[in-house]
Amino acid sequence: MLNILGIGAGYVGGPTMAVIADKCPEHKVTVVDINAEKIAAWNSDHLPIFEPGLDALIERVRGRNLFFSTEIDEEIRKADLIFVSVNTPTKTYGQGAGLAADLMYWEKTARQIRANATGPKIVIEKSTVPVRTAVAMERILNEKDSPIHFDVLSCPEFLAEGTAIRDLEVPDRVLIGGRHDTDSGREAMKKLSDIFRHWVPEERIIHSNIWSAELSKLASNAFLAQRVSSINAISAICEKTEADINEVSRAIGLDQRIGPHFLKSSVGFGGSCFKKDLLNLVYLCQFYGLEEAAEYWMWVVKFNDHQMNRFVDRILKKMFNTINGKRIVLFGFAFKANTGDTRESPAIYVTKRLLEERAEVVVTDPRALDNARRDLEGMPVTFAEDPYEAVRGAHAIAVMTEWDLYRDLDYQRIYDVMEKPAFVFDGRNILDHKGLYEMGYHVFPIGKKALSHFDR
Ligand SMILES: NC(=O)C1=CN([C@@H]2O[C@H](COP(=O)(O)OP(=O)(O)OC[C@H]3O[C@@H](n4cnc5c(N)ncnc54)[C@H](O)[C@@H]3O)[C@@H](O)[C@H]2O)C=CC1
Ligand SMILES: O=C(O)[C@H]1O[C@H](OP(=O)(O)OP(=O)(O)OC[C@H]2O[C@@H](n3ccc(=O)[nH]c3=O)[C@H](O)[C@@H]2O)[C@H](O)[C@@H](O)[C@@H]1O
Repeated sequence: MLNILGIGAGYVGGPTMAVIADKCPEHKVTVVDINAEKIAAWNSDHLPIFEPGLDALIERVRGRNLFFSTEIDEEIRKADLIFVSVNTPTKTYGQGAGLAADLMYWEKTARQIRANATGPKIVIEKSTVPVRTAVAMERILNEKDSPIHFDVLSCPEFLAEGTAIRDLEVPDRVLIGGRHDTDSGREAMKKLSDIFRHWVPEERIIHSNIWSAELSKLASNAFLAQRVSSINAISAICEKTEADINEVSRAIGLDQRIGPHFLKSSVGFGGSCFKKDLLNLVYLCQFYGLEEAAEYWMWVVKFNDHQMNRFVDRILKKMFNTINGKRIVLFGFAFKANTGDTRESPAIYVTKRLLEERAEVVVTDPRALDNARRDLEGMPVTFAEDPYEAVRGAHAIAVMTEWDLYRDLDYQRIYDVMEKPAFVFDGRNILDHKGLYEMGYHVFPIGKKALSHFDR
């Protein structure tokens, strides 16, 4: 039996360690966090995050071989392997502010591990970190007076929220970066691979040097975000030319070299990581004097900001250049469907801009209202659980999140209680635009021809 410890009980640490516990019943898995409230929630019936399949998984393994605790020092002493999934946000102060990753939590954890360890340990980077962070980890952990040896591995996490459990159970690949040039490095990589071998096919467990593993994670998110910005840049041309973004996505996605995924045009990408990791990559490029590479990746972020702005500009323009006092309902606040997470959600940005124009903003979302209330604290915004309540007297609906729920609403019933002319701005292209138009709505999708009765 191994004692496996997860430090950081967030969106990554919680689900990842739960799946390891589920698949490796002979090992004991403990998850610790400095946030006692979060740990209490993990030990209760109201888990701190929503993720499809997570409740059932926790029910199955909690108390069997998965435990949540705040006893960080004690659990470090007992652990053989330590997965570190603490947050690595964008730095807000000092050198690199607004770009670089803040490794404060990471370093604190490293020092805490060193202070409490009484025997050798394998420390695994799960958090997304700048390439070469492991050097700093190794230096802190193995400083020269320390009699204890630590092996540092990089095992970046590729799960996406909303599909986290499936992504963890059936991963495209598990990437393990380590030191092939030392016996203990090779042994550490084998130990970690043995854990994943419980359920991941051998050919999907791939090995690399530590730096490649660290950089692959940043590169992977940068490529994904770049695809969204690329398709959104094409959506802007579609709106000018009557080309249809869905038809274009389908046509280009059928090319096997391009592939069909991640080609959905939207109001913009959100989530805690894409922007943070892109900015981190930009900072690294600048650090190494690669100005053109830095600029290249910066444009992915800039275009995303532009896409969100384009969305609001269009609302303003189509609603006769004033939305002062007009009731605009946001359908969805989460950064994507099937999660309650609102970090960096385009809805936050859109809300702020609508408020600047003095619109009356109403927010509804099936899972993210608590987070939305926190994000918009102090702002004059109304929150509504029930979308039918939210739309009463509204001038416009703006679809921000692609929840299935919004596809299936009774739009005739909604039309009847809205102010006229009634506008729909579909930031996710999920609604039946033609059907809405026929009911009387003026419909403005992304990257498609507008369906407005004024144009007849
Ligand atoms: N959210 C996601 O979908 C993904 C996130 N990542 C990366 O994983 C890392 C964690 O992300 P999330 O889980 O989303 O963050 P999170 O903010 O949900 O969770 C991080 C947790 O670490 C805890 N923590 C911070 N310092 C600590 C310390 N010294 N000791 C114990 N606990 C400590 C915090 O209290 C928090 O609960 C980040 O580097 C992120 O870039 C990677 C893949 C997916
Ligand atoms: O490092 C991370 O945090 C994770 O970031 C993303 O996962 P996540 O942010 O949870 O969600 P995605 O499905 O990637 O969506 C990100 C954003 O892009 C948007 N998006 C995605 C796909 C698409 O075609 N169009 C589009 O606008 C989504 O709506 C969302 O706002 C990556 O997909 C994960 O592999 C990675 O582990």
